[in-house]
Amino acid sequence: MSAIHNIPIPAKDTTIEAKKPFPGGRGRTMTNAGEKYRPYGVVDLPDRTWPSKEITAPPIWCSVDLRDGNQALVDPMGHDRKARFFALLLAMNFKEIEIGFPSASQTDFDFARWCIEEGGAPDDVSLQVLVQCRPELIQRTFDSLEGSKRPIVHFYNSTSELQRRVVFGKDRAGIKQIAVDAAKMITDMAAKAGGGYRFEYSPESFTGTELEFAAEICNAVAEIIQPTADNKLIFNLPATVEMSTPNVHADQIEWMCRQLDNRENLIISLHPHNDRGTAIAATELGLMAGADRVEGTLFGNGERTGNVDLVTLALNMYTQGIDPQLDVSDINRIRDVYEYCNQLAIGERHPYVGELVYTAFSGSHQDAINKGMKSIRQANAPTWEVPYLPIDPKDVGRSYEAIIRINSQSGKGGIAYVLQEDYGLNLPRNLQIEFREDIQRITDEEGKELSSKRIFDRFMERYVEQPEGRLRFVNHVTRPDPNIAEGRIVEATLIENGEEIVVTGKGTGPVDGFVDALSRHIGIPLSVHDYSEHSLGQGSDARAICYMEIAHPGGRLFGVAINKNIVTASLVAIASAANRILAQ
Ligand SMILES: CC(=O)SCCNC(=O)CCNC(=O)[C@H](O)C(C)(C)COP(=O)(O)OP(=O)(O)OC[C@H]1O[C@@H](n2cnc3c(N)ncnc32)[C@H](O)[C@@H]1OP(=O)(O)O
Ligand SMILES: CC(C)C(=O)C(=O)O
Ligand SMILES: [Mg+2]
Repeated sequence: MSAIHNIPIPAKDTTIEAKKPFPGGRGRTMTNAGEKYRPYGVVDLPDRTWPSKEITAPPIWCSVDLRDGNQALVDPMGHDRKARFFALLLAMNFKEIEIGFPSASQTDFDFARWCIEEGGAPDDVSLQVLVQCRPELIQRTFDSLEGSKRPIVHFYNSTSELQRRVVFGKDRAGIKQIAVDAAKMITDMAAKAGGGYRFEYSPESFTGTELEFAAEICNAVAEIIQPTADNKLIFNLPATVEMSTPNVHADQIEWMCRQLDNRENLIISLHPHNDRGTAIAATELGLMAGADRVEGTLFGNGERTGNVDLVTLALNMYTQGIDPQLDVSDINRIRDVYEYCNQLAIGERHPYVGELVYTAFSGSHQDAINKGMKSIRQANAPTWEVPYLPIDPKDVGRSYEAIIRINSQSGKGGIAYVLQEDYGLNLPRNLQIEFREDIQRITDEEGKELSSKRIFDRFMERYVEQPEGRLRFVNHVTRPDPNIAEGRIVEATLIENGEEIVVTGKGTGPVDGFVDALSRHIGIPLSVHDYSEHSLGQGSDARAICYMEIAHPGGRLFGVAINKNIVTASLVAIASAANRILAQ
């Protein structure tokens, strides 16, 4: 472990306690790790096949938000919140939904009844309920399911070495007996109720269970239930606590898939928790290793660090070209329902949904995104390829508005993007470089993000409106120069220090002649280095914006003007540049 010491606390934390450095001196390490914790170990599976497999189709999805998610909330959902969440899950196209633990509370029992009687689930949706392997709880669970179409009765008991020893005080045979007895009771009750039930068994705490014992207990349960190809038994192999690296999880799943009897009559389900922060990886590798089904929650709510996040999994598949068969196209609405029902907030960096995940602040990212967006518009091809954006924000109902936000880490490309996207300004490259310095000075001074409105206002003030500018262009006339063939004489009316003046110059046209007139008037030789313009808006309201790069003895700088008339826009832009030169 590396040393953690004297790390300053962020400025926003103002409490005296928080300002103190962390205890411990330089070089302090967590030396007791080897005594206190044991390595998880590996699975002996040298002929593992999953590393060279790919995910090519979505799994069967089962949402456990209303059970596993709900049981982890500070304030569990009441009926209204549960009903709203249920409606969302149906709208997202979940076909299997664990709606609760009906024997645990009257709220859960009543909610199961409501789902069956009024919930509006289509016939192809299986409602799933969880129950411990305890007779009185199983009885109540069946009571709650009366009238349900093809419900899944999910029963579980912990099989881990630790829980056998510490929680149940039973040996392997005793723990196996709990599962077998429950399997018998459940199949009997289902038969008495006229059939039509599906079954799921979880050797809970699978990740703390010896693999051969997990296989033994599952095979014993299957022996009782006698699954068929038409009525498969779901074996859910939960990472109740995530304890190993994802490759070990994948080995465990591949090993189980090989060892379970009559694999063709089984659905192997994953139920990863996220204690090590690798639930997504563990699930993806578990699918490569042969699993058919995934239980998880939206955005990963659940016990401790949560269950695996089904939205992220689905979008990971989508961005690999696989239709996940879950509708996550309005991610903000899904987030809103999630936040309302769970009374939890989603972090700004959460994959696909966080407030900031489609936003770049840093210059080189902004530059690449800006170029990528232009290139994809020009190519007009269906394939998405924009640097730093693994998914098109529009696919999940997000907009391009906040892709680029400006602070002191930003560069010219980002500023240009904001002005282009929000205000339709297409700044030439040299102007981007020049204006970036100005914005950089402001963001450095203020240490904060600048909104696109402030950037635009600053641009207008500096280049277009120039409230402090010495010269203001009013109008101009031109006439032929009697002394030069094709030459023109330009007379321009300006306001200077509140007074109207007329300046005169010669050239081949109005721009040339006006530059000559201004050079004479201010006593500084000016010339046009570069010029570009484009229209702003459309139809009769369309105006031209002109960017004029003017060279002078001290260098080059820009003036900008917006006018309905292109020639006038050019002349005003020259006056704008002259004002900036005079102010230097
Ligand atoms: C990993 C998971 O998420 S598992 C799901 C966990 N979810 C929940 O527990 C939420 C809902 N649960 C509840 O509301 C309650 O626990 C109830 C109503 C189900 C049961 O309540 P109670 O019996 O009062 O309490 P409790 O859960 O503490 O019971 C523990 C007893 O059940 C036993 N037990 C626990 N799990 C199981 C199981 N799956 N199968 C059989 N027995 C079990 C324990 O060994 C313990 O036995 P003991 O009383 O002989 O020591
Ligand atoms: C009930 C079981 C499947 C569970 O939630 C877990 O093991 O995490
Ligand atoms: Mg769980």
